[in-house]
Amino acid sequence: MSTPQLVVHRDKELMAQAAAARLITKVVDAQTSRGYASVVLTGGRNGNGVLAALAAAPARDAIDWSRLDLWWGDERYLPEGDPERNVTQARQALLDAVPLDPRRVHAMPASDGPFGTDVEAAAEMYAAELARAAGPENHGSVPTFDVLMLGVGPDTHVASLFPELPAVRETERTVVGVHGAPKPPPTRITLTLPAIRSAREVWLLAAGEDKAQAAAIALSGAGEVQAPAAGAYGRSRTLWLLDAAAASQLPRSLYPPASP
Ligand SMILES: O=C(O)[C@H](O)[C@@H](O)[C@H](O)[C@H](O)COP(=O)(O)O
Repeated sequence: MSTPQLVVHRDKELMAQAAAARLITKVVDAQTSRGYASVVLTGGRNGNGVLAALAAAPARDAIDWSRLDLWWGDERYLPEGDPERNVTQARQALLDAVPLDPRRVHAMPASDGPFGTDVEAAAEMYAAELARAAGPENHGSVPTFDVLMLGVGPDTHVASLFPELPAVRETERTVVGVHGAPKPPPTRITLTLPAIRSAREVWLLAAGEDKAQAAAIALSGAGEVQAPAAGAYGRSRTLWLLDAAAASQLPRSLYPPASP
């Protein structure tokens, strides 16, 4: 378990730009040392803000897009192409603008696909896809993601792991279906905490006043069932990327501001 590191930027725009720059460097380093990189995307405004900043970044194409594996931390269980799907929003923000290898873009199943309303079967398919991509070092469950990004909800949820719901309590499976999510739509697919924790680095994105209480709760030693963001950590690094508004309820001793 890696102790959370915090970086606080002046505002959400700068946080997104700085996170995008950080992601470029991380991906280029992984591709240089291992030949490819593996990144897990998140939905939400902060997550899509990072993707949009990456699309606009001058150094964007230092990344070899053909050797980048993209996965999702969660997905809203809606029909293919629905504007509310995380993959739809990621395509609009970045993916349609860069030459990815479509075989390496691993979107989660849609509700009008082969599984229909059986979101558990859809989740099992994604778990099997992850297992096929896993290396021996992962005990055959999920690949070693270089970076797994997570937006943080005002209730401290990450991915579609909501406080007190069954999915956050899952300790064996890597992907599960979610019913009755408090953030619409109610039916979702999500990685579980064991899957999230297999990542080398977990980056939690929290910008905006509405995230200040969630950041303070998650970073104050709260339990992962009550505050799922508190259970999201990487094997070698856990990084909270905040703006000043989201950090406003944190003790200043927790972080030196990165941006004046
Ligand atoms: O499917 C989703 O909605 C996201 O994966 C979710 O986990 C999101 O990241 C948080 O709710 C934060 O969303 P905002 O950045 O929009 O506040």
